[in-house]
Amino acid sequence: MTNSNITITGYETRDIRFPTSKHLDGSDAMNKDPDYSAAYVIFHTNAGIEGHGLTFTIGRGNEICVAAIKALAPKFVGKTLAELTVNMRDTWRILTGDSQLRWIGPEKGVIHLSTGAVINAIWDLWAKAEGKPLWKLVVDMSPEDLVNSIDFRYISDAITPEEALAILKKNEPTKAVREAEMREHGYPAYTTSIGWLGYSEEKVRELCRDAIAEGWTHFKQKVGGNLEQDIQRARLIREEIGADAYLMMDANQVWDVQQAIDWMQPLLEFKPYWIEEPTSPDDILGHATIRKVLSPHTKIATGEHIQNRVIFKQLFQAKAIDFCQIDSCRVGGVNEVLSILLMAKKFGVPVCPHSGGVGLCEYTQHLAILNYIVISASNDNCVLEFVDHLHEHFVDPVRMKGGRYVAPTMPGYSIEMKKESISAYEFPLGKVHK
Ligand SMILES: C[C@H](O)[C@@H](O)[C@@H](O)[C@H](O)C(=O)O
Ligand SMILES: [Mg+2]
Repeated sequence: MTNSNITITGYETRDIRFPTSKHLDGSDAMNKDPDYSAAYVIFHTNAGIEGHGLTFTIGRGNEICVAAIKALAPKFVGKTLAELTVNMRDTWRILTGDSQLRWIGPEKGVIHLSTGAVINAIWDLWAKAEGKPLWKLVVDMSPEDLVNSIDFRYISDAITPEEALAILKKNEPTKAVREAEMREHGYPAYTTSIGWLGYSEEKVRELCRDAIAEGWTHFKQKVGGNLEQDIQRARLIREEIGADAYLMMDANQVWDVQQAIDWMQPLLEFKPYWIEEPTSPDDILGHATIRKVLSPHTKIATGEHIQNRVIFKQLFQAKAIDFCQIDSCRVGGVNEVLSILLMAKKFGVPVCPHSGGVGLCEYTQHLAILNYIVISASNDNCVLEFVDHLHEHFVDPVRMKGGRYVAPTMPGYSIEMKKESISAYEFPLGKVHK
């Protein structure tokens, strides 16, 4: 069947919640009891294939994202896949350009998280129809088509379509080498699973030992709850992982600007590779100040709560961050991610996507791999986050080998959940919630 014969006949949404707060999995100084959740959408077609997408939340409020998906998804019903993919920027704008819905953003918050779910479901459908994993679909796009999937409004002062095209064209001749490398060796990763704030010291120690045995070399610790505890944890983790392994720290936005600078002083002894989300994600100049003071002792990373390409643009322009942590759902899906990857390339900022949650690893493995093959063309200092939760609920879960992601091969965006998992964890009536 050709894409012009594949028509979207309808959609359904699901509110899926996992009770991860029970064991404080995913806990940090700001988010003390997350229940990893997915506002989920499925597009049905006349061709038997489905497009799946989700946006990640941490529990309460997931129903608000589902409501926003219901406001957006009907816009694609009745359209053919060919119509939707001939120009992905126009398709993206069908969602972000609805003037009434735009008012409750624009391009931020719930409506934008939900835009991510809906547009990602179309990318999933497209990749399935082409019989390719999403990363390969993008890798095989012509530079022109890739640029045509991006909305340059608000960022053309930082990168023009012509500059984006030049980046892609320059990388074209060497693409195949990097693709072969990804297929053979996979993408390097770091683990956050050892360091959730709510875990006991014994548990952290045990998890570090397991991770070392599995071949991990990069570890992330949560900080920002209690300074004494942070110091003790850092000492413990360093004892286990040694002086040469990488240790990242993540404060999840709990500090004011000066407080971030002060709090980090005694932690610098433990050689944190980066401090993540030291303050409000909206505070571009605050990040720049923190970076100025803490450099070169540690680096600044942020992105999981950066709401769109405009804020990323300003973080780059203000030299406020050393690592760009794009999130696959927070910004408006693959299209907007591509624009941020291109800006990061232009500004020379390495991209280490935010991952974990539920489904984020499944999504971001594609983004990290395609970034390396077609955009960054360099893996200097880039590691993709890994969190070892909930992968068993996916039809095509991530596969890890020696601290690296194995490149996915199944067609689609790897985000389709098993039907049994959807019904068991659906809120509030799934059997897990009874
Ligand atoms: C509530 C979540 O688990 C966060 O702690 C998580 O996204 C974290 O910031 C991360 O970097 O993985
Ligand atoms: Mg984080």
